[in-house]
Amino acid sequence: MILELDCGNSLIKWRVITTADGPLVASGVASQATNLVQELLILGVKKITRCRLVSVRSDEETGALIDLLSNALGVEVLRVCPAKEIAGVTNGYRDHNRLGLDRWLAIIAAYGMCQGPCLIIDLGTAVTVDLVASGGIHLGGYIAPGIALLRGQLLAHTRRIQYVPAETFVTLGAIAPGKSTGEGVERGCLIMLRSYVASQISLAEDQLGKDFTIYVTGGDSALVADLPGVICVPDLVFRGLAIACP
Ligand SMILES: Nc1ncnc2c1ncn2[C@@H]1O[C@H](COP(=O)(O)OP(=O)(O)OP(=O)(O)O)[C@@H](O)[C@H]1O
Ligand SMILES: CC(C)(CO)[C@@H](O)C(=O)NCCC(=O)O
Ligand SMILES: [K+]
Repeated sequence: MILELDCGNSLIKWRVITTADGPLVASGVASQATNLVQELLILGVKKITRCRLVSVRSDEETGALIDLLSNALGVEVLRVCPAKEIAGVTNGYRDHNRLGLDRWLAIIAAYGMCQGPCLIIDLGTAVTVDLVASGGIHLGGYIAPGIALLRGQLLAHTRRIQYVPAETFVTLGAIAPGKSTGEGVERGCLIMLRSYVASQISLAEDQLGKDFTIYVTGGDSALVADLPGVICVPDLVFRGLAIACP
């Protein structure tokens, strides 16, 4: 069995599969490496024979996680490294080492799926947008704050914006003017996020022409999944991981 890990800025997403196209055996999210290892130990680690990982965390943190995992599981941990080209896609950054590896994996997976121009939007801590033109040419992209950062900044930098997020947690479709602080902030941030994604989709036409595929992924992808033309692929980064570390 193969253990796959996507170490984002907020969470470590993991899953266990039998083969790249095989069924999902187990999956989860962990906020810390130690919790993750505990969960895996409960699961029965002897069955894990391979492990591959992508991380956007510091080299130090990633190295420590790799040591922890390889010691606990007794397997080598493959780690995605930056590349100028993989699977017919050319990295568009002036310095390809600088492009976030989660973005890179989502890009190669998306191009692998549609084999044509595509727009890739990953809604996590940050919202990243990447454009791939025909021939697999990555044109670059955009980085903006995700919805949790948007609301967090408001809470952090104002004195009287205070509410319990759980009470008013953003509900799709509920975008009537807020009648409480919580509703106002949650709905305001949701509209901001959705308008941003819609603008990126319409801007992309200038670069990619009228005919391109739109993929969304990441923890908050459900918030934009109903926008016209959008295809939601929750495991886009994992799909790319299997391509980069077969
Ligand atoms: N089970 C979950 N636990 C925590 N957050 C979740 C969960 N499911 C969805 N989310 C949402 O996902 C968002 C985080 O997304 P994601 O996990 O893609 O980010 P991340 O781990 O920070 O990765 P990245 O660094 O790539 O942004 C949070 O804003 C939260 O609203
Ligand atoms: C933008 C994030 C935080 C999204 O997870 C990640 O891809 C990252 O740390 N990227 C490095 C900066 C860049 O992609 O230009
Ligand atoms: K991500």
